[in-house]
Amino acid sequence: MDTVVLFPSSGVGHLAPMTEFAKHLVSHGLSVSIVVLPPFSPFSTASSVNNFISGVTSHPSISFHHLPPIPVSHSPLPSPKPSRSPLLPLFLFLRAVNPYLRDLLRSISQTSKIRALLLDFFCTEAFHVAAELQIPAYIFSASSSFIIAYFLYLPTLYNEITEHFQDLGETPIHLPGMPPIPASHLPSAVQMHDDIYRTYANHFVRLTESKGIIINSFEHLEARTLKAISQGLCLQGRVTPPVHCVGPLITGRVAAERHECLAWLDKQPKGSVVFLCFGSMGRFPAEQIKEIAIGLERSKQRFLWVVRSPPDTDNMFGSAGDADLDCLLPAGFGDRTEGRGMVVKDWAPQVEVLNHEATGGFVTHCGWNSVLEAVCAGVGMIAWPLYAEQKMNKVVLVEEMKLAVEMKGYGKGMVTAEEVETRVRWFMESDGGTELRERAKEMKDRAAAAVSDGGSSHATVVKLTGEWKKVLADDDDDDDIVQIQCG
Ligand SMILES: O=c1ccn([C@@H]2O[C@H](COP(=O)(O)OP(=O)(O)O[C@H]3O[C@H](CO)[C@@H](O)[C@H](O)[C@H]3O)[C@@H](O)[C@H]2O)c(=O)[nH]1
Repeated sequence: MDTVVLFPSSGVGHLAPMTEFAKHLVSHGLSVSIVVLPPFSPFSTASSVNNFISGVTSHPSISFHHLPPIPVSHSPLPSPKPSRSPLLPLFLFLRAVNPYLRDLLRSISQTSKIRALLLDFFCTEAFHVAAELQIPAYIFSASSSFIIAYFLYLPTLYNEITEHFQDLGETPIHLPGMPPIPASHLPSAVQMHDDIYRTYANHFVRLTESKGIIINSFEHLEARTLKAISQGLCLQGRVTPPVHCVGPLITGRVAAERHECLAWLDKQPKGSVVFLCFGSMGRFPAEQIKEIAIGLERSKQRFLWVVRSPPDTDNMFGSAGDADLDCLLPAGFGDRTEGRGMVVKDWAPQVEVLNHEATGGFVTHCGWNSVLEAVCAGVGMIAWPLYAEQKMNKVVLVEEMKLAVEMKGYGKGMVTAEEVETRVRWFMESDGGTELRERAKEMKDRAAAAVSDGGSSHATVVKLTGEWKKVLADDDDDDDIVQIQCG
């Protein structure tokens, strides 16, 4: 048996596209082992991961391998004080996981040959393990090409800009192959020109240690950025690994029962409903939930809105508070919007909703999976980024791809009801909104072409899997090329 091992980092947003890629590898004759991080990893809950895995249709050639819980004595978590950077605890956690990953890879190698190890871009600590066991290691980006360009450019940026980023406000930062990004829109992790920044730059420059960077995107969507990466404009003095776009990888989940919101959508006119959903972790404070409700009500548009309880602390990654959602919405909101709006608590089947013909627009936090799902469904977006790289995603969506309009005010702490009303109306009623929705439909066709036979992403998957299977064929001559050295 021969296998490719996939190592996603925390959260369903990273696990889902890798799992989808696994299905492609299997359809090209490879088997796949997917590593699942131990419970209590940062940015993730065991229940959301387990729910996701239980919803994946079982396949004899795809297996999930759960790493054991890290003993408290070895665990870098929980941190006694909040970190200035949310990613540092994740990096420490992933380093602590290395011995268990090594054991797992050795165990898999007892029965299979490991042809390649695909590491999420947060998992660069695992390069040590791959080198030790002589397994070819690749990077897999669950996000865009431009985040890869940005990661590769971080050391240059560090030398070019000596001010603290947080003092630069809206100053445009020029990154290769991208529209100018306001300094305030760079991920919060690099808002300080200090040791944390250096840690990040050192982490991401290790992407160059990979044999290739596999990206959940497609060439037409990010042509300019991909060209900049492959021309070596992001790296100074280092060779850029080959970049392979294999997307869009969209996870179709089959629910046991059809969600009630789909039955509600069945009753709405074609293209009439604005869908609001903020990823697997997005939560708003109570006041913001009220503003959204008032804005939606005043917009007079149809809506389907996924709402979560506000976090129990100031930290939006905190666990859910126990507030009753009905108490958070304005009095009488349900009655006044009955028939025209639906509020869903916690989770809706987003892919099915976006592909429902009643859905006409999508208010999104700009997580990359959500972006690709909207692109594949041909649905235009209203961009309301929250955290991570989402503000950068917003800039590219609005300025470069022109598939979204910006919801204003999120940077100032609150999006007002007036802004929600104005933006939703503009999107659904104005000529500009109609043009945006038409562009989204055109991009849907481009996305479908990329993954169909002969399309750019399809050809890339054929080439990659061919290379991995070529190793197989060569092994007939030299049986130990990438066999793990145990002990
Ligand atoms: O009610 C919901 C909410 C979410 N989803 C699904 O959950 C996934 C969410 O993924 P994504 O849109 O990428 O958001 P996050 O979960 O926030 O993803 C993390 O990972 C992404 C990929 O690296 C980054 O782009 C984001 O910034 C980061 O927050 C998507 O497949 C959605 O369809 C649902 O099906 N229903």
